[in-house]
Amino acid sequence: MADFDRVGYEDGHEPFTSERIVTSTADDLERAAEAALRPRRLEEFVGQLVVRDQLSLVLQAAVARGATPDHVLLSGPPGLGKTTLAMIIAAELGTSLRVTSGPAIQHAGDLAAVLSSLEEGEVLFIDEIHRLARPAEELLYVAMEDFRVDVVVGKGAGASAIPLSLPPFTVVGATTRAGLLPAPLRDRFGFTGHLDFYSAEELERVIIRSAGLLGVEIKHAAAHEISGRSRGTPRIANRLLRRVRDWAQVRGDGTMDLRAARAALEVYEVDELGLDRLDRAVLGALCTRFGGGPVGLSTLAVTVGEESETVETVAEPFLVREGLIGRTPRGRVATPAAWAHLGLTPPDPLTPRGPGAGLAQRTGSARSGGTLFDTGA
Ligand SMILES: Nc1ncnc2c1ncn2[C@@H]1O[C@H](COP(=O)(O)OP(=O)(O)OP(=O)(O)O)[C@@H](O)[C@H]1O
Repeated sequence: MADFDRVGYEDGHEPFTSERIVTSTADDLERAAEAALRPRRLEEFVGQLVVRDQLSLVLQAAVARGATPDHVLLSGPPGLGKTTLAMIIAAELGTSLRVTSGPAIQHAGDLAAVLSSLEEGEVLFIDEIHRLARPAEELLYVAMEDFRVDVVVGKGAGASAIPLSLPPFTVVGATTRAGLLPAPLRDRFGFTGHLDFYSAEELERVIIRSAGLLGVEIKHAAAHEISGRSRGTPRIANRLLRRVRDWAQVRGDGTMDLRAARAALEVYEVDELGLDRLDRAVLGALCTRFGGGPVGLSTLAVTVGEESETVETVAEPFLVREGLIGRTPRGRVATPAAWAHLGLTPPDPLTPRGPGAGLAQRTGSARSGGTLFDTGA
């Protein structure tokens, strides 16, 4: 199920918002659908070979010693498998997993309650650990290091802290923003694994595995096609797979072949690079309205009828990662790859530039699906 990023729009134009089928975050409904596709053991977990190998050593050694392993910090963008790995860690240790998240813990007392209910050897998964409130963070340092929480009894001057010892347990923290973690908290993790985007070949394996779990057959060419448009992210790969399955069932003959994959992704306006309508609008505006830039973020956002924040957080990171746009002190610029992707020729550098100056020649578009520049502005 895709997210809807409903954002404002102006001048009565069609809202741009559309469904962001290529978003790397998931809502609760999608998380439920994902549950069936999660690898359960380390050997089923595709890719991330370095982290997998290191983690396997940490876990095997702990099991052999009959001790709890070091606390584990997993960092990386959404949808790459942090939650999945936390579940796998508990499974490999033969123990149960308790799940909470930074935003869910408002007060240190909330965390103290969770910690004091842990049983020996359990794994406590704290998602978005960088969003823990400071008092909770401080309580966590002590708990991770000394397996102790200080329960505060009473209020004001008469308050006193009663130390409560905890059975050994393992914290698995997940963060998309490792840089935001204060050093004392980071230092409490004996093992840190950084998850990177997946290669198309790895995503192909994820897709073939997921299709098997969904009980549908997929042709190799279709898996290949979907993997190339999945932005290096298993969550997106699984989501696109489900949409292709829908298309094959409703408009095709049930076979997930290349034709079904291409047709379904055309319907959802996901092009060969995995760009959707918003991404292409941003690129299109940058090239056709502003001659490739530099242009300020807010101007760019107004041109495509979106909030600056949406453009900056939703579209831009992937466009930058793909080398399609650059951020400069003077604003955003289109790279040669952006012009090529839109099938446009960059303007002659000697021609004066300004809004509308990049009315470049179309050279035969490389994209598929959706409109090139659809603001109606
Ligand atoms: N290495 C992998 N092999 C197979 N499937 C994977 C892998 N990594 C992730 N997935 C699938 O991708 C989906 C998203 O993974 P997961 O929820 O673990 O990501 P996450 O990094 O925790 O994301 P978030 O930060 O948004 O919670 C799951 O359905 C999972 O099955």
